[in-house]
Amino acid sequence: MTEQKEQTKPTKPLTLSTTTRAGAAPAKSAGDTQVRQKFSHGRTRVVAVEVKKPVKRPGAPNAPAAAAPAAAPAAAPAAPGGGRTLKLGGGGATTARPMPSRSSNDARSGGAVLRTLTEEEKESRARALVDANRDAEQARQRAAQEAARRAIEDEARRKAEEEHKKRLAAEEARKKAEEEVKRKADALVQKRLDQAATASPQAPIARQAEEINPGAAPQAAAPAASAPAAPVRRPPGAPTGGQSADALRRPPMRPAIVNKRLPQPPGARREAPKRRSDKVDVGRAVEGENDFRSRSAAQMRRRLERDRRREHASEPQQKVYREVTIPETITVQELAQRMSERSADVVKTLMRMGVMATINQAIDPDTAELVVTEMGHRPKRVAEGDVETALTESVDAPETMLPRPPVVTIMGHVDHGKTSLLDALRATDVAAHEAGGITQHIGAYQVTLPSGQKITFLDTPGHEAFTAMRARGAKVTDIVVLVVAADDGVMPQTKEAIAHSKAAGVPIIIAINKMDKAGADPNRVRTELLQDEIQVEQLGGDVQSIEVSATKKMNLDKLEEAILLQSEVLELKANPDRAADGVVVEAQLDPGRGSVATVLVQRGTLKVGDVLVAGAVWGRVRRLVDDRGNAVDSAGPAFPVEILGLDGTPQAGDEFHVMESEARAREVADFRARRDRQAQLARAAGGRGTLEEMIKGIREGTAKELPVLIKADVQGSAEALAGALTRLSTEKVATRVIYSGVGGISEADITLAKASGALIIGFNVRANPQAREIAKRDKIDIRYYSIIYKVTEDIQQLMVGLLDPTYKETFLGNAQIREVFRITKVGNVAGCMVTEGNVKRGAKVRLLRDNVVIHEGTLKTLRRFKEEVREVQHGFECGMAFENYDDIKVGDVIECFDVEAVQPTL
Ligand SMILES: Nc1nc2c(ncn2[C@@H]2O[C@H](COP(=O)(O)OP(=O)(O)OP(=O)(O)O)[C@@H](O)[C@H]2O)c(=O)[nH]1
Repeated sequence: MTEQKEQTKPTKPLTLSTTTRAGAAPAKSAGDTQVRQKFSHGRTRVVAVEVKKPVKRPGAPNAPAAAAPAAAPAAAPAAPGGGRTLKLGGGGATTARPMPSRSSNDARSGGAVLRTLTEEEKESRARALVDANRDAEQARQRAAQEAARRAIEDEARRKAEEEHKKRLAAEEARKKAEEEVKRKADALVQKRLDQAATASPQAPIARQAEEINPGAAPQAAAPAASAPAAPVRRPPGAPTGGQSADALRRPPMRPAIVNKRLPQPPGARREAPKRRSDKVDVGRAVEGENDFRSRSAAQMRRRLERDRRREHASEPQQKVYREVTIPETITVQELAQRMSERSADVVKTLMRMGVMATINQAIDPDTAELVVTEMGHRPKRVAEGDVETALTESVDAPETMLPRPPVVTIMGHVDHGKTSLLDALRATDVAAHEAGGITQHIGAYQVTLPSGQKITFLDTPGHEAFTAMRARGAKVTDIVVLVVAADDGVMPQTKEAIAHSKAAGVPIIIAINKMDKAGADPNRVRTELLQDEIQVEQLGGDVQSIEVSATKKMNLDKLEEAILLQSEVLELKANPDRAADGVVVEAQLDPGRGSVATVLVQRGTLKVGDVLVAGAVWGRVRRLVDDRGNAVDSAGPAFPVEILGLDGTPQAGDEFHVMESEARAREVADFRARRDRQAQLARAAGGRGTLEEMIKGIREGTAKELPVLIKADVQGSAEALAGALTRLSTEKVATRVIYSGVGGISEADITLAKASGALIIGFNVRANPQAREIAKRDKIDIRYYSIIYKVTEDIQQLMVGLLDPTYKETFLGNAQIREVFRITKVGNVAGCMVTEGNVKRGAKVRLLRDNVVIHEGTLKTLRRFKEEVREVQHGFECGMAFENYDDIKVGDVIECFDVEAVQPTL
């Protein structure tokens, strides 16, 4: 445009030709020149101008433009594109423009004259100029458009990048927020599940809901504040103002849940209340949905159980290997339960091991151990006796111990006045009712002294047969009062009582009785006691001795004082405030009252209603009766009482324990019953004495046994009989008591006697009709007695009858073999010379070779000169042959002897 203006200036005729082509290089040819082109805004450009020769037109051969190219001072710039060169006239076709000064000068100096352009040329040049201008303008516009387009694109790209960065940041923030919420929600859910698992069914659900919800609302607000780009769950139809394009593009994560706390837009469609889901999820925790208050505990439990089952169902079953306790006997079913295996699998395992057993069948512990190992578990063998362990382990604290009465046992030789003394002490005459004049029942009594102090007495009889019971009595006894008759002195059973007392570590008080008698000599008694290392106070020792008379009730108070003094030294104490335990002193089957046990409480207090186990029986205490026959509610330490309510008759000497439950008592009683039964079976199978004794008896073939089964009216009698019969045993023949018990003779007793080949002794009891019938059928001998020494007499005779007659050997003579004859159908016959005594036909013979017995038998034949003879005397020859024996040699000696039977003695 500027150029157009310049061109139109009348004072400045155009002499240059221009080109709009950018990048045109200046011409280097000799004829080229450079001109500066001016543009708007002061921009300039240097262009090269090439001078061309004038164009010759047809019909104008002398055209000056073509004839004087060098004279033309102005040259049009080279046109790289078209290469067209223009020469412009000063005034165009209509206006005669003066030539530029330089051109004028050149023209003047050179003499070249520019010719005037023709109209055609002018027109052509003008057209070319217009074209050039138009092209330049178009190029410039295109460049401007291109630049604008690029700028727009750059701007768009920059904006896109910014948006992308923003989106990434927003996404990151949203993720962080969600993770945080999820973590908190999971923690809360876990906490709630744990509480639900441990809480009682009545656990307040509202509390559980509180634990879930308070954290949920702030958690929901936090991501919204920190991450604006995070998707906000809104109800359908709610305004979405503020939602970014990213948020819109993002796929929905989960169905939106209506938040009751969020403001509902007017007209927003309320969703129909959904069926309440009990699933605790992150969404609910985030949204703070609080519907736990209405959820029941049962529902929670069901859900937990369901989840647990699902877990277990999805997981592969992991086998749990257990430590399996194996008692001495166990049924297949019980073993399966302890291993948590199916009973059928255990039976199969047993079958593979070659053991055929049903699930109710008991198997021995070795087999059970193999099964347990086979099934991959760890066996643990325990003795059944472990069930008893806890019974004896408890120890009372010292502060709980209170003083208790002493327990005194009266011991002494038979008829030295034990019962009379006790009678005198408690003013009760028991001796008059005793069968056979012998005390056969162990009684326990408590005496209250005028001072209020109490002494408990155990009355043990003095007969030798009762030694075993007396020994047991010493175990529960604090003090032994040894009764020695002043007129009789120390006797064998006195010595035995001393030995038992010492063995039990029980202090002794000597009661020198029958001081009223004429021949009473207490000093002799004291002196005799020294032989048994009993040194009384009068002789400088520490054993108290009191001179008393039971019948005259003399010095009984002194005896009681001595007992109390001794008990003070012993500091006898027990804890009365605990479950009772103690010892059964006596037990019997009372026809009217059932099993009655006299017990001595040692610790604690026994009460009516207590469950106790005594030996192999158990029961609930129905009634307690004291020694005077009065019913009492409880019995403290050292108090003897009769117990009613046991399911059987325990053994005298059994310990009793009050148990926490019937089940526990039954368990212990069952174990003991099994143990006793096994022990009895073992005894019935021949277990008696030491192993050495048994082997010796078998080897010698001399041991004889008389199996006996004893049934008595009371335990004391049964024990006494068993002891008495056992004492009858000698080296030659022994009595073996396979069972001793209380009660009538039953079918079970007959069965046991038959299995053992035993004799049944009924002491003050009879067999029931059925038992009598079976005994008759099976030829079992039942003998009834009411006096112990009658039993011992009879048994002694039976034992003698059992003995084989002994045989006495008598030497007859020797014969030496001089020759051996081989006789067909007879065998070897020895030609002998009787060298000593004589030989008899039918006598026993031994064959001695080098003084060694190589055969013992009988003679088959005894001949002299082919004649059978009865006897051959010393110095004569004879022929002898052995029964079933031929190995005889010359030089052997035949010893001949007689054997005679001898009447046996015990
Ligand atoms: N003179 C006299 N006789 C007595 C005295 N004490 C006991 N007797 C008599 O001695 C005899 C035996 O008395 P028991 O009390 O039965 O003697 P025990 O030691 O209990 O006898 P067993 O029960 O058989 O062991 C009876 O006849 C009593 O009368 C006493 O102090 N003086």
